[in-house]
Amino acid sequence: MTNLSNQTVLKTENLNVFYGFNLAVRDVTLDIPINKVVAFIGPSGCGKSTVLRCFNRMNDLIPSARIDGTITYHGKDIYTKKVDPVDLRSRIGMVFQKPNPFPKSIYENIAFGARLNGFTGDMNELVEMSLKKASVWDETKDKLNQSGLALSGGQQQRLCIARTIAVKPDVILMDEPCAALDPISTLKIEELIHELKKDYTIVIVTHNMQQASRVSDLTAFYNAEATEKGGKVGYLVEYDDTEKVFHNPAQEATRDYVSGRFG
Ligand SMILES: Nc1ncnc2c1ncn2[C@@H]1O[C@H](COP(=O)(O)OP(=O)(O)OP(=O)(O)O)[C@@H](O)[C@H]1O
Repeated sequence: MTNLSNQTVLKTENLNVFYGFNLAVRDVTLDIPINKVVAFIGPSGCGKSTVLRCFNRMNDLIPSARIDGTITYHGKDIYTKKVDPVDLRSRIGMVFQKPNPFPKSIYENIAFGARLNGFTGDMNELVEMSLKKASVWDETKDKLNQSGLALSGGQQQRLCIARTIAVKPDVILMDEPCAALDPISTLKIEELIHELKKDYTIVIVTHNMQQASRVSDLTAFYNAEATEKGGKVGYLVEYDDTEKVFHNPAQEATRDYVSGRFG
């Protein structure tokens, strides 16, 4: 895999994630290289979101969730006691399926988190820069005092991306960011992802195969298999350059999935 010679931002080694006594996803080992877009694809329930949420310890908010194995961020273990998850989440931001702006003005959607993070610079400048980087400045610059909730779904999602950018992360995790959007808004987010990878490393979970092939440099295909207890456990089948995963995959299961034969 050519890209993996680049600097690694996030790395999982033998990652297992449990919810209570159930192993949800097993033995995931992968590297996320800097300034690349990595897509997680696979059928429902194979653990894509679960692995994604481990990268910024969002799973800590689920009381039954537990991991073993290791995850490092720039070479440092993120699951030690020394790491403050709130601080980690400002470095590794997250955008969710459903746009979730704060019920505040567009301006405050950006300023609020920045202030909480101790930002003391020029707030107007930060708001403008963040909205510009998220390609939503032109649509919002004349109504910064209006509610973020009054924007369209696609604009709200770009506002959420702006809010994430404002606290200066270097990784953006996206969990099906276009699932609730129409095709035109989806395209805008995809164009934005292309822009953003100049400055950020992006990991995106998507059910949309075309989207994965359009936006990502690398693709990780996960699948799930039945356990003896009657449950399901997810695992990583194949991780490689997107071009290879879609056109010349190493595994039969990957070929079947990307060609739409199952899932
Ligand atoms: N909060 C939770 N509590 C208990 N089990 C959970 C929780 N979240 C996910 N799981 C289980 O973990 C497994 C993986 O789920 P996850 O949502 O990560 O899969 P996914 O591949 O992202 O699925 P989808 O594509 O449907 O979003 C599933 O069996 C799911 O039921």
